[in-house]
Amino acid sequence: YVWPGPYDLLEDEYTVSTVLGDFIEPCSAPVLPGIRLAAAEWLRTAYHDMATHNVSTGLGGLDASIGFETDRPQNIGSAMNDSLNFFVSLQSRTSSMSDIIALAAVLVVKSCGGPGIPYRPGRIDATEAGPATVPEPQQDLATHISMFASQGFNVTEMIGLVACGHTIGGVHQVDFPFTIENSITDSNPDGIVHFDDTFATFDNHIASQWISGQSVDPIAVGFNATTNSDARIFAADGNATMSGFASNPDHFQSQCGSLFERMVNTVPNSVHLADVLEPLPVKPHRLSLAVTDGSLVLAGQIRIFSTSAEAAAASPDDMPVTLRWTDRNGKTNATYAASLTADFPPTTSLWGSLYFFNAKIVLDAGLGISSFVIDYAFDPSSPLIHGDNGGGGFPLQDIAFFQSNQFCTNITTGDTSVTAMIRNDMGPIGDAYIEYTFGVSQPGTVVLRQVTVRTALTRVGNSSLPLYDEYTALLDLGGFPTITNIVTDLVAEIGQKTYTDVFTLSPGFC
Ligand code: HEM
Repeated sequence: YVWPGPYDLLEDEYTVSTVLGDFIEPCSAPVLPGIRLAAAEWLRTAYHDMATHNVSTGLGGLDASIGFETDRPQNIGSAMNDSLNFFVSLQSRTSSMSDIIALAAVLVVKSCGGPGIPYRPGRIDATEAGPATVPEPQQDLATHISMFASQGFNVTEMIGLVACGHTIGGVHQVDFPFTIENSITDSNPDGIVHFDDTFATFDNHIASQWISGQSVDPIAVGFNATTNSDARIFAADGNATMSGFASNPDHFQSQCGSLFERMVNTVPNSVHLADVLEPLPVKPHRLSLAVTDGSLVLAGQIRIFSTSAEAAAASPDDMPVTLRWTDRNGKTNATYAASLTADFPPTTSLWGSLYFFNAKIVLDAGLGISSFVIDYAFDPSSPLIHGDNGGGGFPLQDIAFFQSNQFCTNITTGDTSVTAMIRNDMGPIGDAYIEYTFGVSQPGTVVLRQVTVRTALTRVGNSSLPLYDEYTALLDLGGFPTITNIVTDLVAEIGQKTYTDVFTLSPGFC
């Protein structure tokens, strides 16, 4: 896709993982010191959410209904709400909780050393609980076979899903006292017993230890035979699937990749997922126009991503990166260019090499800007790569735009306001308003519900730049703290034309 796109926020989190990355990179990162692996909790949450799917009715699936189901014994423990509470800050009009649950699973598997799973956004959050169809360890094999069949997985696939899921994390005594005993200590307050000897690595040890008779999986070889569901499941086809996994690590990885891809894409039939999201090679990052001290300024960052060996070896300080813009009349000029400087420290991506470059360009307000391209190379002696956003350049519109550094909550009054700049020489201004979407809490789940409100923009007066007038609007967030992303559309009708600008941001303080 090209920028801007409806899934920009998810693409950012997929590529840069600013919010989720810290908790799952490395895979062994605990939620709290000594307690629970975030990676394992998030992967388990994805399966439990998906497990409400029914292939006959087409209802349920990965739809964040799990938020309404956390009081059920089958979802025992804090993992589900712990996970959702992490994910809430990423929710927005364009990033549903269910898309975030799926994204988290994809990032976890990759971060733990597993396969790259193609990620498709577009999930829609449920408004109520689904059926109680998550398997529990004390149930018998016939029950599990029929539960997985309802979810769309045959016996071989059931064995695969369980083995692939149980290659990280383990079972906690605090939640499963009938399965685990004598494991709670000062350094292990939840009494976790791991599924295999590499509990924070996505590898085939869950299978090789099982086949070689050295399994430590507490729901395969635990003292309570009733809750040894992994043993019943692993042996359900005479150990054929587990033997295949044990003898061939690559086969394990590829099977887990395709099974988990199906797992995260198991959604209600009414939901149609978008195309696979992949990191954009060049993307603006919090780049926006502003009227600052009497000038029109383009400021923010440009992100450059690549999977090439040359990119991996690059030193960002030596990379030539030039932003070339086109003015409002569609004209280019050799002087419409600025070199960008590398941002420090470098950022990482699970998928390849990633570098950020800072832009702060004072534009001629009379000539303005309508788009730009980025010419760059990973090595100063290599030919330049032309980053033109699929051919058309990166579009910008300088007639009516948000002043993003003035989107903030007043510390004293608690009021959140937005400031916009609108050209005053383009004809009479008709309607000028913002439409903003934000999350509000709802009963029965920690998942937020998105609400959209429209508010007129009010002219404050002339800005520090005579060509632009300053407008403002007060947001009504219903007293909700501004922890979440707010997607705001600005619409201004000027001289028979409609100009729009959109940004997604959680407001700062002012
Ligand atoms: C018959 C099916 C299944 C049963 C009975 C089952 C049972 C369990 C149990 C009892 C735990 C311990 C939870 C805790 O103490 O916090 C657990 C953990 C886990 N399960 Fe499953 N599970 C099943 C299938 C799956 C599948 C298909 C996945 C795939 C993603 C999965 C992923 C996980 C993960 C990652 C953990 C570790 C959680 C942690 O360490 O916090 N499980 N499972």
